[in-house]
Amino acid sequence: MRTPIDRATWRTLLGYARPQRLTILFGGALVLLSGLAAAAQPLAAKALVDRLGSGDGITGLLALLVGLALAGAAIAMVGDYLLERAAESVVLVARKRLTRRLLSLRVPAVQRTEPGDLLSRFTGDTTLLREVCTHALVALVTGSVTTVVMVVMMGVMDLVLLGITLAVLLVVGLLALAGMPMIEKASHAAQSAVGETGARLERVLGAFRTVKAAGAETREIAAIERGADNAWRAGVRSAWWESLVHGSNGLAVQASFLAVLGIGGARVATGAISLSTLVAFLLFLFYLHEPIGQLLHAGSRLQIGLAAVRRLSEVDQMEAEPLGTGDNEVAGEGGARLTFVDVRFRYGPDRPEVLRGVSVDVPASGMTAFVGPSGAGKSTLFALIERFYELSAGRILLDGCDLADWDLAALRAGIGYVEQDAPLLSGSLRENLVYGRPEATDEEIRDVVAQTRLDALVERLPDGLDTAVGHRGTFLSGGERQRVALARALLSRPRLLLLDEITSQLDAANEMAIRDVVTTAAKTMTVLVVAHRLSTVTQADRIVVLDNGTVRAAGTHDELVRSDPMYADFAATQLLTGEHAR
Ligand SMILES: Nc1ncnc2c1ncn2[C@@H]1O[C@H](COP(=O)(O)OP(=O)(O)OP(=O)(O)O)[C@@H](O)[C@H]1O
Repeated sequence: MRTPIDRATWRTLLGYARPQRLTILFGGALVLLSGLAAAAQPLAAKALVDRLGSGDGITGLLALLVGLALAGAAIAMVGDYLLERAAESVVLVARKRLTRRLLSLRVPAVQRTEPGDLLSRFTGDTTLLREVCTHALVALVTGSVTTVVMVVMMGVMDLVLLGITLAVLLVVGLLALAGMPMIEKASHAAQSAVGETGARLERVLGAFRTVKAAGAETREIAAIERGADNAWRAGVRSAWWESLVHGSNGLAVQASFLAVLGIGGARVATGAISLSTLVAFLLFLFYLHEPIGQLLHAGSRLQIGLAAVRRLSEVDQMEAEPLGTGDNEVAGEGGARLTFVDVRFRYGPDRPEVLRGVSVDVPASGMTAFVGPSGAGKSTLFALIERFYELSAGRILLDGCDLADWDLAALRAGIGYVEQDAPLLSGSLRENLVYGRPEATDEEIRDVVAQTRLDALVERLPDGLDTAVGHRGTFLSGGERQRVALARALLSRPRLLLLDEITSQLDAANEMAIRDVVTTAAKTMTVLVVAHRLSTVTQADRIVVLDNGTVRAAGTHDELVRSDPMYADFAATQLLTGEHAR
Protein backbone atom coordinates (compact mmCIF):
# COMPACT_ATOMS: atom_id res chain seq x y z
CA MET A 1 0.00 0.00 0.00
CA ARG A 2 1.18 3.51 -0.75
CA THR A 3 2.15 5.64 2.20
CA PRO A 4 1.82 9.40 2.00
CA ILE A 5 4.96 11.32 1.21
CA ASP A 6 5.93 12.58 4.63
CA ARG A 7 8.61 14.86 5.92
CA ALA A 8 10.90 11.94 6.70
CA THR A 9 10.85 10.92 3.02
CA TRP A 10 11.78 14.46 2.03
CA ARG A 11 14.54 14.51 4.64
CA THR A 12 15.88 11.22 3.31
CA LEU A 13 15.76 12.56 -0.22
CA LEU A 14 17.71 15.66 0.79
CA GLY A 15 20.08 13.39 2.76
CA TYR A 16 21.01 11.63 -0.49
CA ALA A 17 21.65 14.97 -2.18
CA ARG A 18 23.52 16.56 0.76
CA PRO A 19 27.06 15.26 0.03
CA GLN A 20 26.75 16.77 -3.46
CA ARG A 21 25.26 20.04 -2.26
CA LEU A 22 28.13 22.25 -3.47
CA THR A 23 28.14 20.78 -6.97
CA ILE A 24 24.34 20.90 -7.11
CA LEU A 25 24.33 24.51 -5.87
CA PHE A 26 26.98 25.59 -8.35
CA GLY A 27 25.45 23.64 -11.25
CA GLY A 28 22.00 24.91 -10.29
CA ALA A 29 23.28 28.50 -10.14
CA LEU A 30 24.72 28.16 -13.65
CA VAL A 31 21.45 26.73 -14.98
CA LEU A 32 19.62 29.61 -13.29
CA LEU A 33 22.08 32.09 -14.80
CA SER A 34 21.50 30.65 -18.26
CA GLY A 35 17.75 30.99 -17.64
CA LEU A 36 18.26 34.62 -16.66
CA ALA A 37 20.41 35.19 -19.76
CA ALA A 38 17.47 33.86 -21.77
CA ALA A 39 15.16 36.16 -19.82
CA ALA A 40 17.36 39.16 -20.67
CA GLN A 41 17.19 38.45 -24.39
CA PRO A 42 13.70 39.92 -24.87
CA LEU A 43 14.90 43.14 -23.20
CA ALA A 44 17.83 43.34 -25.60
CA ALA A 45 15.43 42.59 -28.45
CA LYS A 46 13.13 45.40 -27.26
CA ALA A 47 16.00 47.85 -27.19
CA LEU A 48 17.02 46.68 -30.67
CA VAL A 49 13.55 47.30 -32.08
CA ASP A 50 13.49 50.75 -30.38
CA ARG A 51 16.87 51.59 -31.92
CA LEU A 52 15.71 50.42 -35.33
CA GLY A 53 12.71 52.73 -35.04
CA SER A 54 14.85 55.70 -34.02
CA GLY A 55 17.52 54.97 -36.66
CA ASP A 56 20.34 54.65 -34.07
CA GLY A 57 23.23 52.19 -34.55
CA ILE A 58 22.52 48.64 -33.49
CA THR A 59 25.93 46.95 -33.69
CA GLY A 60 26.53 47.06 -29.93
CA LEU A 61 23.09 45.72 -29.11
CA LEU A 62 23.34 43.04 -31.74
CA ALA A 63 26.66 41.93 -30.23
CA LEU A 64 25.01 41.93 -26.78
CA LEU A 65 22.16 39.77 -28.07
CA VAL A 66 24.54 37.29 -29.70
CA GLY A 67 26.74 37.34 -26.58
CA LEU A 68 23.76 36.65 -24.33
CA ALA A 69 22.65 33.74 -26.49
CA LEU A 70 26.14 32.19 -26.67
CA ALA A 71 26.96 32.78 -23.00
CA GLY A 72 23.56 31.37 -22.00
CA ALA A 73 24.18 28.21 -24.01
CA ALA A 74 27.73 27.77 -22.68
CA ILE A 75 26.69 28.35 -19.06
CA ALA A 76 23.76 25.95 -19.47
CA MET A 77 26.15 23.31 -20.82
CA VAL A 78 28.55 23.53 -17.86
CA GLY A 79 25.66 23.67 -15.38
CA ASP A 80 24.09 20.62 -16.97
CA TYR A 81 27.36 18.70 -16.81
CA LEU A 82 27.81 19.53 -13.12
CA LEU A 83 24.25 18.43 -12.33
CA GLU A 84 24.65 15.18 -14.30
CA ARG A 85 27.89 14.51 -12.46
CA ALA A 86 26.25 15.17 -9.11
CA ALA A 87 23.37 12.88 -10.16
CA GLU A 88 25.80 10.03 -10.91
CA SER A 89 27.46 10.61 -7.52
CA VAL A 90 24.08 10.50 -5.77
CA VAL A 91 23.35 7.14 -7.42
CA LEU A 92 26.83 5.87 -6.54
CA VAL A 93 26.46 6.83 -2.89
CA ALA A 94 22.94 5.35 -2.75
CA ARG A 95 24.15 2.07 -4.29
CA LYS A 96 27.13 1.80 -1.94
CA ARG A 97 24.93 2.57 1.04
CA LEU A 98 22.35 0.05 -0.07
CA THR A 99 25.01 -2.62 -0.68
CA ARG A 100 26.40 -2.22 2.85
CA ARG A 101 22.88 -2.25 4.21
CA LEU A 102 21.84 -5.35 2.27
CA LEU A 103 24.95 -7.27 3.31
CA SER A 104 24.44 -6.34 6.95
CA LEU A 105 20.79 -7.45 7.03
CA ARG A 106 19.95 -10.22 9.44
CA VAL A 107 19.02 -13.62 8.02
CA PRO A 108 15.33 -13.51 9.07
CA ALA A 109 14.91 -10.04 7.55
CA VAL A 110 16.12 -11.29 4.17
CA GLN A 111 14.03 -14.44 4.42
CA ARG A 112 10.91 -12.31 4.71
CA THR A 113 11.54 -10.54 1.39
CA GLU A 114 11.65 -11.53 -2.28
CA PRO A 115 15.27 -11.42 -3.52
CA GLY A 116 13.99 -10.09 -6.87
CA ASP A 117 12.38 -7.18 -5.06
CA LEU A 118 15.59 -6.31 -3.17
CA LEU A 119 17.48 -6.51 -6.44
CA SER A 120 15.06 -4.12 -8.15
CA ARG A 121 15.69 -1.61 -5.37
CA PHE A 122 19.39 -1.76 -6.17
CA THR A 123 19.02 -1.48 -9.94
CA GLY A 124 15.77 0.45 -10.43
CA ASP A 125 15.11 2.65 -7.41
CA THR A 126 18.64 3.99 -7.04
CA THR A 127 18.52 4.97 -10.72
CA LEU A 128 15.30 6.89 -10.13
CA LEU A 129 17.11 8.94 -7.49
CA ARG A 130 19.40 10.16 -10.22
CA GLU A 131 17.03 12.72 -11.63
CA VAL A 132 15.03 13.53 -8.58
CA CYS A 133 17.95 14.48 -6.33
CA THR A 134 19.51 16.88 -8.73
CA HIS A 135 17.65 17.91 -11.87
CA ALA A 136 14.16 17.85 -10.40
CA LEU A 137 15.19 19.77 -7.26
CA VAL A 138 17.18 22.30 -9.26
CA ALA A 139 14.46 22.62 -11.89
CA LEU A 140 11.96 23.36 -9.14
CA VAL A 141 14.12 26.22 -7.89
CA THR A 142 15.33 27.56 -11.25
CA GLY A 143 11.91 27.09 -12.84
CA SER A 144 10.23 29.02 -10.01
CA VAL A 145 12.82 31.81 -9.95
CA THR A 146 12.85 32.22 -13.73
CA THR A 147 9.06 32.20 -13.91
CA VAL A 148 8.77 34.82 -11.15
CA VAL A 149 11.45 37.04 -12.75
CA MET A 150 9.75 36.81 -16.14
CA VAL A 151 6.31 37.48 -14.72
CA VAL A 152 7.62 40.54 -12.86
CA MET A 153 9.26 41.86 -16.02
CA MET A 154 6.09 41.26 -18.01
CA GLY A 155 4.13 43.07 -15.28
CA VAL A 156 6.50 46.02 -15.52
CA MET A 157 5.86 46.15 -19.27
CA ASP A 158 2.09 45.92 -19.26
CA LEU A 159 -0.25 44.80 -16.51
CA VAL A 160 -3.20 44.20 -18.86
CA LEU A 161 -1.26 41.79 -21.04
CA LEU A 162 0.14 40.10 -17.91
CA GLY A 163 -3.42 39.66 -16.60
CA ILE A 164 -4.42 37.89 -19.82
CA THR A 165 -1.33 35.69 -19.68
CA LEU A 166 -1.85 34.73 -16.05
CA ALA A 167 -5.50 33.90 -16.66
CA VAL A 168 -4.53 31.41 -19.36
CA LEU A 169 -1.66 30.05 -17.26
CA LEU A 170 -4.04 29.49 -14.38
CA VAL A 171 -5.76 26.85 -16.50
CA VAL A 172 -2.38 25.05 -16.87
CA GLY A 173 -1.85 25.24 -13.13
CA LEU A 174 -5.23 23.69 -12.40
CA LEU A 175 -4.66 20.97 -14.98
CA ALA A 176 -1.25 20.24 -13.46
CA LEU A 177 -2.70 20.08 -9.96
CA ALA A 178 -5.30 17.59 -11.14
CA GLY A 179 -2.85 15.56 -13.22
CA MET A 180 0.10 15.23 -10.80
CA PRO A 181 -1.55 12.76 -8.41
CA MET A 182 -2.73 10.74 -11.42
CA ILE A 183 0.85 10.57 -12.71
CA GLU A 184 2.08 9.49 -9.28
CA LYS A 185 -0.64 6.87 -8.96
CA ALA A 186 -0.11 5.46 -12.44
CA SER A 187 3.68 5.38 -12.22
CA HIS A 188 3.50 3.77 -8.78
CA ALA A 189 1.26 1.08 -10.24
CA ALA A 190 3.70 0.65 -13.13
CA GLN A 191 6.68 0.31 -10.74
CA SER A 192 4.81 -2.24 -8.63
CA ALA A 193 3.78 -4.26 -11.68
CA VAL A 194 7.37 -4.27 -12.94
CA GLY A 195 8.53 -5.39 -9.46
CA GLU A 196 5.99 -8.21 -9.34
CA THR A 197 6.90 -9.34 -12.84
CA GLY A 198 10.58 -9.33 -11.89
CA ALA A 199 9.88 -11.38 -8.76
CA ARG A 200 7.90 -13.90 -10.83
CA LEU A 201 10.70 -14.13 -13.37
CA GLU A 202 13.23 -14.62 -10.60
CA ARG A 203 11.10 -17.42 -9.17
CA VAL A 204 11.13 -19.17 -12.56
CA LEU A 205 14.86 -18.71 -13.19
CA GLY A 206 15.67 -19.83 -9.65
CA ALA A 207 13.85 -23.13 -10.17
CA PHE A 208 14.31 -23.47 -13.91
CA ARG A 209 14.64 -27.24 -14.01
CA THR A 210 11.55 -27.70 -11.84
CA VAL A 211 9.57 -25.41 -14.15
CA LYS A 212 10.74 -27.38 -17.20
CA ALA A 213 10.15 -30.75 -15.55
CA ALA A 214 6.63 -29.73 -14.57
CA GLY A 215 5.97 -28.50 -18.11
CA ALA A 216 4.88 -25.19 -16.59
CA GLU A 217 6.53 -22.92 -19.18
CA THR A 218 3.27 -21.85 -20.85
CA ARG A 219 1.61 -21.11 -17.51
CA GLU A 220 4.60 -19.10 -16.33
CA ILE A 221 4.86 -17.22 -19.65
CA ALA A 222 1.17 -16.29 -19.35
CA ALA A 223 1.62 -15.10 -15.75
CA ILE A 224 4.72 -13.05 -16.57
CA GLU A 225 3.04 -11.58 -19.64
CA ARG A 226 0.03 -10.64 -17.55
CA GLY A 227 2.34 -8.73 -15.21
CA ALA A 228 4.09 -7.09 -18.16
CA ASP A 229 0.69 -6.12 -19.62
CA ASN A 230 -0.29 -4.53 -16.30
CA ALA A 231 2.98 -2.58 -16.26
CA TRP A 232 2.33 -1.46 -19.85
CA ARG A 233 -1.21 -0.33 -19.05
CA ALA A 234 -0.07 1.65 -16.01
CA GLY A 235 2.88 3.08 -17.97
CA VAL A 236 0.58 4.22 -20.77
CA ARG A 237 -1.78 5.79 -18.22
CA SER A 238 1.13 7.66 -16.69
CA ALA A 239 2.36 8.72 -20.15
CA TRP A 240 -1.15 9.98 -21.00
CA TRP A 241 -1.35 12.17 -17.89
CA GLU A 242 2.22 13.41 -18.37
CA SER A 243 1.55 14.39 -21.99
CA LEU A 244 -1.69 16.04 -20.98
CA VAL A 245 -0.02 18.09 -18.23
CA HIS A 246 3.09 18.90 -20.25
CA GLY A 247 1.11 19.47 -23.46
CA SER A 248 -1.20 21.91 -21.71
CA ASN A 249 1.83 24.13 -21.20
CA GLY A 250 2.39 24.46 -24.96
CA LEU A 251 -1.31 24.94 -25.53
CA ALA A 252 -1.51 27.66 -22.88
CA VAL A 253 1.48 29.53 -24.31
CA GLN A 254 -0.02 29.35 -27.81
CA ALA A 255 -3.41 30.50 -26.51
CA SER A 256 -1.94 33.34 -24.50
CA PHE A 257 0.25 34.28 -27.50
CA LEU A 258 -2.82 34.68 -29.67
CA ALA A 259 -4.74 36.57 -26.98
CA VAL A 260 -1.77 38.85 -26.24
CA LEU A 261 -1.20 39.37 -29.97
CA GLY A 262 -4.83 40.42 -30.50
CA ILE A 263 -5.31 42.56 -27.41
CA GLY A 264 -1.70 43.80 -27.48
CA GLY A 265 -2.07 44.78 -31.15
CA ALA A 266 -5.12 46.84 -30.24
CA ARG A 267 -3.19 48.48 -27.38
CA VAL A 268 -0.34 49.32 -29.77
CA ALA A 269 -2.88 50.85 -32.19
CA THR A 270 -4.36 53.01 -29.40
CA GLY A 271 -0.85 54.01 -28.30
CA ALA A 272 -1.23 52.42 -24.82
CA ILE A 273 2.00 50.48 -25.36
CA SER A 274 4.82 50.67 -27.91
CA LEU A 275 5.40 48.06 -30.61
CA SER A 276 8.72 47.15 -29.00
CA THR A 277 6.92 46.44 -25.71
CA LEU A 278 4.54 44.11 -27.51
CA VAL A 279 7.44 42.30 -29.26
CA ALA A 280 9.32 41.94 -25.97
CA PHE A 281 6.19 40.71 -24.19
CA LEU A 282 5.57 38.10 -26.88
CA LEU A 283 9.18 36.93 -26.63
CA PHE A 284 8.80 36.63 -22.85
CA LEU A 285 5.74 34.51 -23.43
CA PHE A 286 7.69 32.11 -25.58
CA TYR A 287 10.57 31.94 -23.10
CA LEU A 288 8.09 31.37 -20.29
CA HIS A 289 7.24 28.06 -21.92
CA GLU A 290 10.55 26.61 -20.74
CA PRO A 291 10.54 27.37 -16.99
CA ILE A 292 6.90 26.32 -16.71
CA GLY A 293 7.70 23.13 -18.59
CA GLN A 294 10.62 22.62 -16.17
CA LEU A 295 8.32 23.04 -13.19
CA LEU A 296 5.80 20.55 -14.55
CA HIS A 297 8.46 18.01 -15.45
CA ALA A 298 10.18 18.40 -12.07
CA GLY A 299 6.85 17.95 -10.31
CA SER A 300 6.11 14.66 -12.04
CA ARG A 301 9.70 13.36 -11.60
CA LEU A 302 9.59 14.22 -7.91
CA GLN A 303 6.48 12.09 -7.47
CA ILE A 304 8.20 9.09 -9.04
CA GLY A 305 11.49 9.70 -7.25
CA LEU A 306 9.93 10.05 -3.83
CA ALA A 307 8.33 6.63 -4.29
CA ALA A 308 11.84 5.28 -4.94
CA VAL A 309 13.16 6.98 -1.80
CA ARG A 310 10.39 5.30 0.19
CA ARG A 311 11.38 1.90 -1.18
CA LEU A 312 15.05 2.49 -0.31
CA SER A 313 14.09 3.69 3.16
CA GLU A 314 12.17 0.46 3.73
CA VAL A 315 15.49 -1.42 3.51
CA ASP A 316 16.87 0.91 6.19
CA GLN A 317 14.02 -0.16 8.46
CA MET A 318 14.92 -3.85 8.11
CA GLU A 319 16.78 -5.59 10.93
CA ALA A 320 20.56 -5.42 10.55
CA GLU A 321 23.65 -6.60 12.41
CA PRO A 322 27.20 -5.20 12.50
CA LEU A 323 29.30 -6.02 9.45
CA GLY A 324 32.43 -8.14 9.97
CA THR A 325 35.83 -6.44 9.99
CA GLY A 326 37.03 -8.86 7.32
CA ASP A 327 40.28 -9.69 9.13
CA ASN A 328 38.94 -13.17 9.98
CA GLU A 329 40.52 -13.25 13.38
CA VAL A 330 40.04 -16.77 14.75
CA ALA A 331 38.47 -16.69 18.17
CA GLY A 332 41.08 -18.67 20.12
CA GLU A 333 42.82 -21.97 19.38
CA GLY A 334 41.79 -25.64 19.40
CA GLY A 335 38.23 -26.85 19.89
CA ALA A 336 35.53 -24.87 21.67
CA ARG A 337 33.21 -26.00 24.42
CA LEU A 338 29.59 -25.36 23.70
CA THR A 339 26.84 -25.37 26.30
CA PHE A 340 23.13 -25.06 25.58
CA VAL A 341 21.22 -23.96 28.67
CA ASP A 342 17.44 -24.41 28.48
CA VAL A 343 17.34 -23.02 24.93
CA ARG A 344 13.91 -22.10 23.63
CA PHE A 345 13.22 -20.78 20.17
CA ARG A 346 10.44 -19.97 17.74
CA TYR A 347 10.88 -18.53 14.23
CA GLY A 348 8.32 -15.81 14.80
CA PRO A 349 5.67 -14.70 17.29
CA ASP A 350 3.02 -16.52 15.26
CA ARG A 351 5.14 -19.67 14.83
CA PRO A 352 5.17 -22.75 17.03
CA GLU A 353 8.05 -23.30 19.43
CA VAL A 354 10.73 -25.28 17.57
CA LEU A 355 13.15 -25.76 20.48
CA ARG A 356 11.52 -26.30 23.84
CA GLY A 357 14.16 -26.18 26.55
CA VAL A 358 17.25 -27.79 25.03
CA SER A 359 20.16 -28.30 27.46
CA VAL A 360 23.26 -30.01 26.08
CA ASP A 361 26.96 -29.84 26.91
CA VAL A 362 29.31 -30.31 23.96
CA PRO A 363 32.93 -30.92 25.06
CA ALA A 364 35.79 -28.92 23.48
CA SER A 365 36.95 -31.74 21.25
CA GLY A 366 35.55 -34.82 19.61
CA MET A 367 32.41 -35.37 17.58
CA THR A 368 28.88 -34.78 18.82
CA ALA A 369 26.04 -35.92 16.59
CA PHE A 370 22.44 -34.74 16.59
CA VAL A 371 19.86 -37.19 15.30
CA GLY A 372 16.09 -37.26 15.35
CA PRO A 373 13.05 -37.14 13.13
CA SER A 374 12.62 -34.57 10.39
CA GLY A 375 11.56 -31.21 11.83
CA ALA A 376 12.94 -32.01 15.32
CA GLY A 377 14.99 -28.79 15.31
CA LYS A 378 18.50 -30.05 14.49
CA SER A 379 19.35 -27.52 11.76
CA THR A 380 17.78 -24.80 13.88
CA LEU A 381 20.37 -25.48 16.61
CA PHE A 382 23.16 -24.84 14.09
CA ALA A 383 21.50 -21.63 12.89
CA LEU A 384 21.39 -20.45 16.52
CA ILE A 385 25.10 -21.21 17.02
CA GLU A 386 25.81 -19.01 13.98
CA ARG A 387 23.57 -16.38 15.63
CA PHE A 388 21.38 -16.09 12.53
CA TYR A 389 18.42 -15.80 14.93
CA GLU A 390 17.99 -14.58 18.50
CA LEU A 391 17.03 -17.12 21.14
CA SER A 392 13.53 -16.79 22.58
CA ALA A 393 14.89 -17.87 25.99
CA GLY A 394 17.89 -19.62 27.52
CA ARG A 395 21.57 -19.24 26.67
CA ILE A 396 24.25 -20.76 24.49
CA LEU A 397 27.76 -20.50 25.91
CA LEU A 398 30.97 -20.82 23.92
CA ASP A 399 33.95 -21.50 26.18
CA GLY A 400 31.75 -20.37 29.07
CA CYS A 401 30.94 -17.01 27.48
CA ASP A 402 27.45 -16.19 26.21
CA LEU A 403 27.31 -16.25 22.40
CA ALA A 404 25.56 -12.88 22.50
CA ASP A 405 28.72 -11.37 24.06
CA TRP A 406 31.06 -12.62 21.35
CA ASP A 407 32.06 -10.27 18.57
CA LEU A 408 29.88 -11.54 15.73
CA ALA A 409 32.61 -11.49 13.08
CA ALA A 410 35.14 -13.23 15.35
CA LEU A 411 32.55 -15.81 16.37
CA ARG A 412 31.64 -16.68 12.79
CA ALA A 413 35.30 -16.72 11.77
CA GLY A 414 35.79 -19.47 14.34
CA ILE A 415 32.97 -21.61 12.92
CA GLY A 416 32.97 -23.75 9.76
CA TYR A 417 29.37 -24.33 8.68
CA VAL A 418 28.32 -26.73 5.95
CA GLU A 419 24.64 -26.19 5.28
CA GLN A 420 22.15 -28.92 4.53
CA ASP A 421 21.86 -28.36 0.78
CA ALA A 422 25.55 -27.39 0.48
CA PRO A 423 24.95 -24.39 -1.79
CA LEU A 424 27.96 -23.16 -3.74
CA LEU A 425 28.46 -19.70 -5.14
CA SER A 426 28.72 -19.13 -8.86
CA GLY A 427 32.38 -18.70 -9.77
CA SER A 428 35.29 -21.11 -10.03
CA LEU A 429 35.87 -24.17 -7.89
CA ARG A 430 38.93 -22.46 -6.41
CA GLU A 431 36.92 -19.37 -5.44
CA ASN A 432 34.46 -21.63 -3.65
CA LEU A 433 37.18 -23.50 -1.80
CA VAL A 434 38.96 -20.41 -0.50
CA TYR A 435 35.77 -18.43 0.19
CA GLY A 436 36.24 -18.62 3.96
CA ARG A 437 40.02 -18.06 3.82
CA PRO A 438 41.10 -16.24 0.66
CA GLU A 439 44.77 -16.38 1.70
CA ALA A 440 44.91 -20.23 1.64
CA THR A 441 48.01 -21.49 -0.20
CA ASP A 442 47.97 -23.82 -3.21
CA GLU A 443 49.44 -26.54 -1.05
CA GLU A 444 46.66 -26.22 1.53
CA ILE A 445 44.09 -26.32 -1.27
CA ARG A 446 45.72 -29.45 -2.74
CA ASP A 447 45.69 -31.14 0.70
CA VAL A 448 42.04 -30.45 1.39
CA VAL A 449 41.04 -31.44 -2.16
CA ALA A 450 42.77 -34.80 -1.62
CA GLN A 451 41.22 -35.30 1.84
CA THR A 452 37.71 -34.73 0.53
CA ARG A 453 38.36 -36.94 -2.50
CA LEU A 454 37.83 -34.10 -4.96
CA ASP A 455 41.16 -34.70 -6.75
CA ALA A 456 39.63 -36.97 -9.41
CA LEU A 457 36.99 -34.32 -10.10
CA VAL A 458 39.60 -31.55 -10.39
CA GLU A 459 41.57 -33.66 -12.88
CA ARG A 460 38.49 -34.27 -14.97
CA LEU A 461 37.39 -30.64 -15.14
CA PRO A 462 38.55 -28.76 -18.27
CA ASP A 463 40.21 -25.94 -16.32
CA GLY A 464 40.88 -27.86 -13.11
CA LEU A 465 40.36 -25.70 -10.03
CA ASP A 466 39.55 -22.71 -12.24
CA THR A 467 36.50 -24.32 -13.83
CA ALA A 468 33.21 -22.49 -13.24
CA VAL A 469 30.74 -24.37 -11.04
CA GLY A 470 27.58 -22.57 -12.29
CA HIS A 471 24.81 -20.84 -10.38
CA ARG A 472 24.64 -22.41 -6.91
CA GLY A 473 27.08 -25.07 -8.18
CA THR A 474 24.68 -26.64 -10.66
CA PHE A 475 27.53 -27.92 -12.88
CA LEU A 476 28.52 -30.31 -10.07
CA SER A 477 26.72 -33.36 -8.70
CA GLY A 478 25.00 -33.22 -5.31
CA GLY A 479 27.74 -35.33 -3.71
CA GLU A 480 30.49 -33.21 -5.26
CA ARG A 481 28.84 -30.06 -3.95
CA GLN A 482 28.74 -31.56 -0.46
CA ARG A 483 32.43 -32.41 -0.58
CA VAL A 484 33.34 -28.93 -1.92
CA ALA A 485 31.34 -27.37 0.91
CA LEU A 486 33.15 -29.58 3.46
CA ALA A 487 36.54 -28.74 1.90
CA ARG A 488 35.68 -25.03 2.12
CA ALA A 489 34.82 -25.35 5.80
CA LEU A 490 37.98 -27.36 6.59
CA LEU A 491 40.16 -24.88 4.72
CA SER A 492 38.93 -22.05 6.93
CA ARG A 493 40.47 -23.88 9.94
CA PRO A 494 37.55 -23.41 12.31
CA ARG A 495 37.43 -24.21 16.01
CA LEU A 496 33.89 -25.42 15.62
CA LEU A 497 32.78 -27.45 12.60
CA LEU A 498 29.02 -27.69 11.99
CA LEU A 499 28.10 -30.34 9.44
CA ASP A 500 24.45 -30.56 8.47
CA GLU A 501 23.63 -33.67 6.45
CA ILE A 502 26.88 -33.63 4.49
CA THR A 503 26.82 -37.29 3.50
CA SER A 504 23.22 -37.57 2.34
CA GLN A 505 24.19 -37.54 -1.33
CA LEU A 506 27.44 -39.52 -1.14
CA ASP A 507 27.97 -43.08 -2.31
CA ALA A 508 29.19 -45.64 0.23
CA ALA A 509 32.89 -45.28 -0.67
CA ASN A 510 32.83 -41.50 -0.46
CA GLU A 511 30.76 -41.59 2.72
CA MET A 512 33.36 -43.77 4.42
CA ALA A 513 36.17 -41.51 3.26
CA ILE A 514 34.36 -38.40 4.47
CA ARG A 515 33.62 -40.11 7.78
CA ASP A 516 37.37 -40.62 8.23
CA VAL A 517 38.07 -36.96 7.36
CA VAL A 518 35.53 -35.84 9.93
CA THR A 519 36.88 -38.23 12.58
CA THR A 520 40.38 -36.83 11.99
CA ALA A 521 39.08 -33.25 12.16
CA ALA A 522 37.38 -34.05 15.49
CA LYS A 523 40.84 -34.55 17.04
CA THR A 524 41.71 -30.88 16.65
CA MET A 525 38.35 -29.14 16.64
CA THR A 526 34.83 -29.51 17.97
CA VAL A 527 32.70 -31.25 15.37
CA LEU A 528 28.90 -31.16 15.47
CA VAL A 529 27.14 -33.39 12.96
CA VAL A 530 23.52 -33.69 11.94
CA ALA A 531 22.72 -36.83 9.97
CA HIS A 532 19.79 -39.00 9.11
CA ARG A 533 22.04 -41.82 8.02
CA LEU A 534 23.20 -43.32 11.27
CA SER A 535 26.18 -44.91 9.49
CA THR A 536 27.70 -41.40 9.48
CA VAL A 537 27.39 -40.89 13.22
CA THR A 538 27.83 -44.24 14.94
CA GLN A 539 31.42 -43.37 15.73
CA ALA A 540 30.54 -40.04 17.31
CA ASP A 541 31.82 -39.55 20.85
CA ARG A 542 28.34 -38.58 21.82
CA ILE A 543 24.96 -38.70 20.12
CA VAL A 544 22.07 -36.42 21.12
CA VAL A 545 18.59 -37.57 20.15
CA LEU A 546 16.28 -34.63 19.50
CA ASP A 547 12.56 -35.09 19.26
CA ASN A 548 10.04 -32.33 18.73
CA GLY A 549 12.35 -29.62 20.06
CA THR A 550 13.55 -31.43 23.18
CA VAL A 551 16.51 -33.62 24.05
CA ARG A 552 15.15 -37.08 24.33
CA ALA A 553 18.36 -38.97 25.12
CA ALA A 554 22.14 -38.68 24.85
CA GLY A 555 25.02 -41.15 24.87
CA THR A 556 27.15 -43.28 22.59
CA HIS A 557 25.63 -45.37 19.84
CA ASP A 558 25.78 -48.57 21.88
CA GLU A 559 24.32 -46.90 24.97
CA LEU A 560 21.45 -45.42 22.98
CA VAL A 561 20.63 -48.64 21.17
CA ARG A 562 20.18 -50.15 24.62
CA SER A 563 18.49 -47.26 26.39
CA ASP A 564 16.37 -45.34 23.88
CA PRO A 565 13.61 -47.13 21.96
CA MET A 566 13.34 -44.38 19.34
CA TYR A 567 17.07 -44.53 18.60
CA ALA A 568 17.02 -48.33 18.67
CA ASP A 569 14.18 -48.16 16.17
CA PHE A 570 16.17 -45.83 13.90
CA ALA A 571 19.14 -48.14 14.11
CA ALA A 572 17.04 -51.21 13.41
CA THR A 573 15.40 -49.57 10.40
CA GLN A 574 18.80 -48.75 9.00
CA LEU A 575 20.13 -52.25 9.81
CA LEU A 576 22.73 -50.83 12.12
CA THR A 577 21.99 -52.37 15.46
CA GLY A 578 24.77 -53.98 17.42
CA GLU A 579 27.67 -55.26 15.39
CA HIS A 580 26.01 -54.18 12.11
CA ALA A 581 26.88 -50.68 13.08
CA ARG A 582 30.58 -51.19 12.72
N1 LIG B 1 13.22 -20.15 8.44
C1 LIG B 1 12.20 -20.78 9.02
N2 LIG B 1 11.08 -20.11 9.29
C2 LIG B 1 10.04 -20.72 9.89
N3 LIG B 1 10.04 -22.02 10.28
C3 LIG B 1 11.14 -22.74 10.04
C4 LIG B 1 12.27 -22.16 9.39
N4 LIG B 1 13.23 -23.11 9.28
C5 LIG B 1 12.72 -24.23 9.84
N5 LIG B 1 11.46 -24.02 10.29
C6 LIG B 1 10.60 -24.97 10.99
O1 LIG B 1 11.27 -25.34 12.18
C7 LIG B 1 11.13 -26.71 12.45
C8 LIG B 1 12.50 -27.34 12.67
O2 LIG B 1 13.22 -27.27 11.48
P1 LIG B 1 14.71 -27.81 11.36
O3 LIG B 1 15.17 -27.50 9.98
O4 LIG B 1 15.52 -27.31 12.48
O5 LIG B 1 14.47 -29.38 11.54
P2 LIG B 1 15.49 -30.56 11.32
O6 LIG B 1 15.42 -31.38 12.55
O7 LIG B 1 16.82 -30.07 10.90
O8 LIG B 1 14.76 -31.30 10.12
P3 LIG B 1 15.41 -32.13 8.89
O9 LIG B 1 15.97 -33.37 9.48
O10 LIG B 1 14.23 -32.41 8.02
O11 LIG B 1 16.42 -31.26 8.25
C9 LIG B 1 10.38 -27.30 11.26
O12 LIG B 1 9.07 -27.51 11.66
C10 LIG B 1 10.44 -26.25 10.20
O13 LIG B 1 9.26 -26.23 9.43
